[in-house]
Amino acid sequence: MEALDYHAEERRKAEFDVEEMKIVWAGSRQAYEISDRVARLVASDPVFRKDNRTMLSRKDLFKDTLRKAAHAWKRIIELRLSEEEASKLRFFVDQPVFTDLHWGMFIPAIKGQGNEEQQQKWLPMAYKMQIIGCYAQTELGHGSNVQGLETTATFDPETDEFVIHSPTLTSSKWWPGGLGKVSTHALIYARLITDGQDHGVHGFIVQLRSLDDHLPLPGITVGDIGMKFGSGAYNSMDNGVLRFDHVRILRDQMLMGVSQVTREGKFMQSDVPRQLVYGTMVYVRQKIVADASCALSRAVCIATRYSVVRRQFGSHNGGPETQVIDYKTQQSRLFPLLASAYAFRFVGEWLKWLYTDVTQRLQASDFSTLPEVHACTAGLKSVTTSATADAIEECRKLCGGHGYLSSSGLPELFAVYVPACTYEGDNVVLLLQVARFLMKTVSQLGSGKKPVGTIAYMGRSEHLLQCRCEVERAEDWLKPNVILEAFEARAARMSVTCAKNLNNFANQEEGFAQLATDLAEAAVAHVQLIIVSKFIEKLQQDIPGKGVKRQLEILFNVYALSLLHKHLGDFVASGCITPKQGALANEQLRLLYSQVHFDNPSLLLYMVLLLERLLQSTSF
Ligand SMILES: CCCCCCCCCCCCCCC/C=C/C(=O)SCCNC(=O)CCNC(=O)[C@H](O)C(C)(C)COP(=O)(O)OP(=O)(O)OC[C@H]1O[C@@H](n2cnc3c(N)ncnc32)[C@H](O)[C@@H]1OP(=O)(O)O
Ligand SMILES: Cc1cc2nc3c(=O)[nH]c(=O)nc-3n(C[C@H](O)[C@H](O)[C@H](O)COP(=O)(O)OP(=O)(O)OC[C@H]3O[C@@H](n4cnc5c(N)ncnc54)[C@H](O)[C@@H]3O)c2cc1C
Repeated sequence: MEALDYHAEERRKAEFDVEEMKIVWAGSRQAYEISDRVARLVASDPVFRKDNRTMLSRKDLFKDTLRKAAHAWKRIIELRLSEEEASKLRFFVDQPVFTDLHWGMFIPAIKGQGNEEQQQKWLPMAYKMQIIGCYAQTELGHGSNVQGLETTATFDPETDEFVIHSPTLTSSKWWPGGLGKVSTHALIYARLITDGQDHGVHGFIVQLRSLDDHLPLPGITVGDIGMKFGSGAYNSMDNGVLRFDHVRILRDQMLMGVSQVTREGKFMQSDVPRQLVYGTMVYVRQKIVADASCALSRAVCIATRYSVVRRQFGSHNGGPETQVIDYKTQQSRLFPLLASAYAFRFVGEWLKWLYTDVTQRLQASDFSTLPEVHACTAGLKSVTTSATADAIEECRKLCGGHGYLSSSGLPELFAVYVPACTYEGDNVVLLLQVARFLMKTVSQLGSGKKPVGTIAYMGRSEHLLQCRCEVERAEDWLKPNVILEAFEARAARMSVTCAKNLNNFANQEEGFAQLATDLAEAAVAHVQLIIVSKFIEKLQQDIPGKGVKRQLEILFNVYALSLLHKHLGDFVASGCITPKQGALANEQLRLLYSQVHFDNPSLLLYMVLLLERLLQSTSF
């Protein structure tokens, strides 16, 4: 049976309301309708075709990208698309391009770190794309260590200007997307120096190129850093290099929302945490989590289609060979990835709420949730992007030789996606930030300060450090509260063990350095608990549609139990569960795989049908 007939057949047999499931995936009926409408728009427009992308030279690819970006902008204007629809259109065009950074970092940084006057001055030009900006923070010598950046911004009280300078080779700005060819302006992160005093890293808007002839302005050396991983992939983006030779800018081009420099050259640190200078990174990290579910679902869609259609071995009396989806190994590799796509979708929805909440609190000078938001965005960005990058490669392997063909879509998807493990914060560095937050929380237990939010379970650590999972039969692992307690106990015990071991060192810094690997693993346990708990919270909501909630419950159990199986060592070593209980979890997982495949083949194929729209628009 051909794939499409099979799909049609499965749709007819669907155990659940496919239309309602589409809305669950999209987040709301409105979001689904926008997504579907814009996907059709992109898929039907020949200018947005992508099937030739891997065969183009870097120069032709870049020209193709600029053409698409200009056409997208034209369509946004013509169709009067809303900001959400425009963002969706850029997403479906799905080609790394300078507008990602203009809209995704340059504008948010001005909104988040500029004062009212600066927003009024710069945003109208940016919204109309009269100026095109990039986010120039990383340097040749420093990326993770922001406080190590070397570019200087020295205040000159004689002229009421900052002098922007690259004092060393390693201070060259290196990597910013959109910098190499397109951007007219950059948001530069540099060391603020007034009257000989270094006040750390702050943001400055600097014009790089003339608005008349697009040539670099005096004192500016700028260019592209060359080919990157893969052929097409990220080579559609002009990541660049930038050096300053004593470039002068007006004082009001320092973003003054977080701190200020007066006309007299006095540095004023307003009463907001200096880390708000990092706010744009936090914003993008939360967007990247939602983006992980999209990239992962595309890969799963391709691998599922292949697994359903491909047959190999098992023919009896000349009959058809076995569909590879029937192999238990194929199921145990593919189904947890399908479940992860939904898990990342739901935690991404929650993270968007958390970020919106902190943004509103900041406007009321309430900084109380900032540490948790940093830990959640850093941790979830790290865990979801690492898992997604690995999953795309796994999907390639699930498709045999065909997975290695460009026309499968997987190599390009992998090459475009994997830098997500590095940009917006190296994933290990971000896990260590989470670990710092966990150790601080553990150190405050008993101080009377009650842990809240995603770390509230630490307040029950006395119980969690000695509880035993109530699992005697495989089906006991189908109870959300049993799974939740196992994940809470694992996370609490790993953090508390790290905190105790830190005390064996002369100081916290030495301990942190020696125990960094354990601390990173404790951070992963904490973040995976957040993902599991948000999936449970999603299932506690009112989910309309025949059978939809039931399917999601199956996917939740597949996600949680496959994680437990993968990290069984943590759970057993920390005493949360016994080896026997671990074996029962694995037994339950096998039963669940059969359910996903045989009892609910439509769930599997539903993902294919739902995401086919995506595939069509990306037309690999
Ligand atoms: C862009 C598209 C948008 C649209 C999205 C669409 C989907 C996504 C598509 C993807 C497209 C993306 C294109 C790629 C663009 C890439 C851009 C970049 O890569 S920009 C550069 C990114 N660089 C980084 O992320 C650097 C990482 N390093 C850091 O963040 C910091 O150096 C550090 C946090 C690691 C350390 O900072 P430091 O100042 O040294 O702080 P300490 O570690 O000493 O901690 C002190 C204290 O501060 C707290 N803290 C740290 N950071 C934050 C924060 N961000 N918010 C709040 N609080 C923070 C920390 O917890 C400590 O608190 P304490 O109580 O003292 O423990
Ligand atoms: C495709 C792409 C697009 C990008 N776009 C932009 C952009 O638009 N604007 C911008 O400013 N930047 C951008 N970047 C740069 C990106 O933010 C940096 O590459 C990233 O922050 C990592 O910094 P680094 O490359 O200097 O590596 P380093 O910070 O030098 O780290 C190198 C490695 O050392 C290890 N390491 C470092 N510190 C620690 C530690 N404390 N503990 C343990 N291990 C550690 C990690 O394994 C890390 O991967 C982009 C990067 C890529 C790949």
